[in-house]
Amino acid sequence: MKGIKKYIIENFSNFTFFYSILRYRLLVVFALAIFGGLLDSLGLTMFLPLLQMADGGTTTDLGSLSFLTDALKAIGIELTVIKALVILVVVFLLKGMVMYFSGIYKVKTQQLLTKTIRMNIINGLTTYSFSRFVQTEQGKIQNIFLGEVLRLSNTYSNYVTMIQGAILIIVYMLFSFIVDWKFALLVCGGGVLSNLVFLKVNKLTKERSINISSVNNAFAGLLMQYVNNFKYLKATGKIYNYRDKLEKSIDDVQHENLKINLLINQIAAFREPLLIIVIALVIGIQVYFIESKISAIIVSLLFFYRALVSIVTVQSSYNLTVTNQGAINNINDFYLELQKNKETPKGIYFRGFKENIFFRNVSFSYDKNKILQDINLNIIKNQTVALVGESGSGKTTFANLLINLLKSDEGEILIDGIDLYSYDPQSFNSKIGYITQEPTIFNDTIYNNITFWDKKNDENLVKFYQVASAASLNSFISSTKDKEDTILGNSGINLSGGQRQRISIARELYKNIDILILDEATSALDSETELEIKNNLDSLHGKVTMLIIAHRLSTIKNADVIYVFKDGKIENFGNFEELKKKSSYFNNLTNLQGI
Ligand SMILES: Nc1ncnc2c1ncn2[C@@H]1O[C@H](COP(=O)(O)OP(=O)(O)OP(=O)(O)O)[C@@H](O)[C@H]1O
Repeated sequence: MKGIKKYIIENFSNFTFFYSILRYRLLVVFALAIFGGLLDSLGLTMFLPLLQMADGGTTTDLGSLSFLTDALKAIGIELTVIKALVILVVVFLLKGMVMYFSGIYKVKTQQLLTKTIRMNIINGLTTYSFSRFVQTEQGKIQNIFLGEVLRLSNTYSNYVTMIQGAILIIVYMLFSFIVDWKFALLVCGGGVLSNLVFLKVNKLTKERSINISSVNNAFAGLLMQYVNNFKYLKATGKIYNYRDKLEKSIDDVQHENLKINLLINQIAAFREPLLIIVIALVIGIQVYFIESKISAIIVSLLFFYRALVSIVTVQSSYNLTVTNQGAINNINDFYLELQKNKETPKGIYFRGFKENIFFRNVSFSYDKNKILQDINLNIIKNQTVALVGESGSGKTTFANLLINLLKSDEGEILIDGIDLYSYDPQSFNSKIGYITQEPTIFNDTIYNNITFWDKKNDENLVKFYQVASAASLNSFISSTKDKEDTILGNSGINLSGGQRQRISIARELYKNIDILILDEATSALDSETELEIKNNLDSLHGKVTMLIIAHRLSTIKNADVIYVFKDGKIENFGNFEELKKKSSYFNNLTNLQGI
């Protein structure tokens, strides 16, 4: 009983999940199955008078189904062999058409489902809070997009097949009850019994399915890191160790798949013998105990055979649905997580600031760990502000607060006197330029990298060359064969650090930003690149508001204000020369860097 209840709840939850996306379309899929089943049963019923007439009898009595002959008589059709044959053919032709349409409709709904889920996740990720994103397993996102959505699509297909099968069983049962109710009872008994045997195996399959999701997540995560860190792995010879890790992960995936397939095969192997036992019993009982008319037995058997095929279909598609159940859970959980941490567009549309961005007594904690404390910092329009300080002193966290990726716990961030959080986040962020330690380069042309796939027309091309010039990219572009159409190889692997930074600067300038944030590379750069970067920044000085998280002091010599961070607080501030006198930390740093 408990098993049956659970079976119903599970199927109902699948139904609500699919229904939430497909709505009435799901009902159309099932309605088509009912229609197909009715036509099929009607066609099969025509065998009864045919068999009776072929048996030498002239009667066209359909027993309990005589309402059919009555209906035919009412429209002036007296049943004869020929007419019964014609009706048989017409009905099965109609059924064929319904099945054809039903199959196409199913595929269409399947595609709609896949697209909607992918788009829901993409939309969910677009509005997902950054602080939650950094805690999410990256492999999970990848696996959900590629693996789990396909598994879910298969689940839908199997689920529909299962429900269609169940509908057909009901229709066949209904007709067989009308033809011979005792026989119908036997079929019911046989179906229920054989199903009970499979409930236990289905439960095991479902558990395995959840394991498959988690090993797939892990594999996708490892694979992503393998690709992202390819250069490092190759350079350090660690690629072989990593290959072993990948191999182990592949083995885990295969091991789980093998286990689930063993279960599926057990079911496939035992289902038929079990059902044949049921058939043999039913035929025996029909012939020896019930002594039904031979024509009724044959038609009953036809229904029974049909019902049996449907039972097999229901069982196997239920099993396959369960096999991929983990995917629905995985997608559902992730989707709920995205919804729970959604940032909704609200507030004043941000058009840019005129005077300043002011951090007043701002504090921020990760969990209970205070990372920034009582920060007072003013960024004046078109000035360059630099942050320096030891690693872990909170500079990047400060930038993340400014970019609105993290929210402050205390204090205020005022933009021309208005609280940052009263602005619509999307409009605010589209005015931010952000260049990370590893400038983002897409595998595409210089033009697309800078314009972010903006249409290539005269107006945009002029703008492109303007920003390219502002980012000192002109000579680089003209040195290439295809100019702005030059493809920047795999993540810009063939560009120098300075060139990559300039491409990123140009991209940010193209989008008409209000403030440019640069998180400088911490790794040692050669002096030529360092000079290049310094020139890049100096050329923007006074034209763009900049916040530079600096590791190389040479690049911020001209900054208007430099803030020294220490343990999440501002220890000192001033321009370069002032700080050399005021801050021993800063002075030591300049000496260490030979400035
Ligand atoms: N997602 C996070 N969860 C918890 N703690 C974090 C998280 N991100 C950063 N921290 C902690 O916050 C502190 C400040 O980090 P932050 O990256 O802001 O320092 P930083 O000055 O930019 O360092 P660096 O110069 O090395 O980039 C560090 O102690 C770091 O461990």
